[in-house]
Amino acid sequence: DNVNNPYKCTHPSYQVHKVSSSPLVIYIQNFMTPSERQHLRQISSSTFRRSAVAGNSGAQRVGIRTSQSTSLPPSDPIARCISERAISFQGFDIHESQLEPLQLVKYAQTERYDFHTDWLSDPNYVTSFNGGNRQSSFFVYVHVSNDTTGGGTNFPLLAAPHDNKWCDLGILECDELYTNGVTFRPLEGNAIFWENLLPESGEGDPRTEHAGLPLTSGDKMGMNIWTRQMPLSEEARREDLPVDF
Ligand SMILES: O=C(O)CCC(=O)C(=O)O
Ligand SMILES: [Fe+2]
Repeated sequence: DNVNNPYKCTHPSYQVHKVSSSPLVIYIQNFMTPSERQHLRQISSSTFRRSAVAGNSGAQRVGIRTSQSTSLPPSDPIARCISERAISFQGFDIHESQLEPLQLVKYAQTERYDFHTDWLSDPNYVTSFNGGNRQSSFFVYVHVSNDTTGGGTNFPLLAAPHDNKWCDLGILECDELYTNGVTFRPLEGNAIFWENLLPESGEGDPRTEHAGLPLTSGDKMGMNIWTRQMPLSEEARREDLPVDF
């Protein structure tokens, strides 16, 4: 960014396709532009560390995630622009303060994130300090190398949509003969959005279980955009919390 070419937040005309009504899952093509993705890779190149996992028994669960994570400074203009997009997508009713700092996660060959939910089951983490639970998730594919194989995002409990278009567009993994829920292939710039909590009770929806499948070759970077039920306290947004917290 310089004086002659100041950055201005504009939004790409993304395309949306409903995957499931219950739980609500929406696939979004072109959610993030190539220049945004490049910027995110640049500013994060030296800040990654081994991903943490929030859970009842941290030590036991930490092995299920072998990726590296970093959160973005909320003041970054591109992070702000993407946050604005995520709010507008959800119908504007969400306040900025309900978003966790945007999180990048990257995987090298063999790395993965085993089955989990993004909503937190441990009441110790579901506090008003932290804005309650995670109401919704976006997972955006920020970078996928040309030689990437594997590394899809699998939702074992979702019913796959039937139309061949999902396969023809390369969005879904359609090679597997057995039913294995839905596996999204990592496609740069595209995103999956879903709601984590049951509408009536606000309890975590077990059907949103998912995994980042192991990369068999190449590398992959994604972004998590998590919206909490309530505003996170200023401290919680400022604090250098464990990245998956
Ligand atoms: O890597 C993926 O495809 C999914 C990652 C994920 O579920 C997470 O970071 O919570
Ligand atoms: Fe997840």
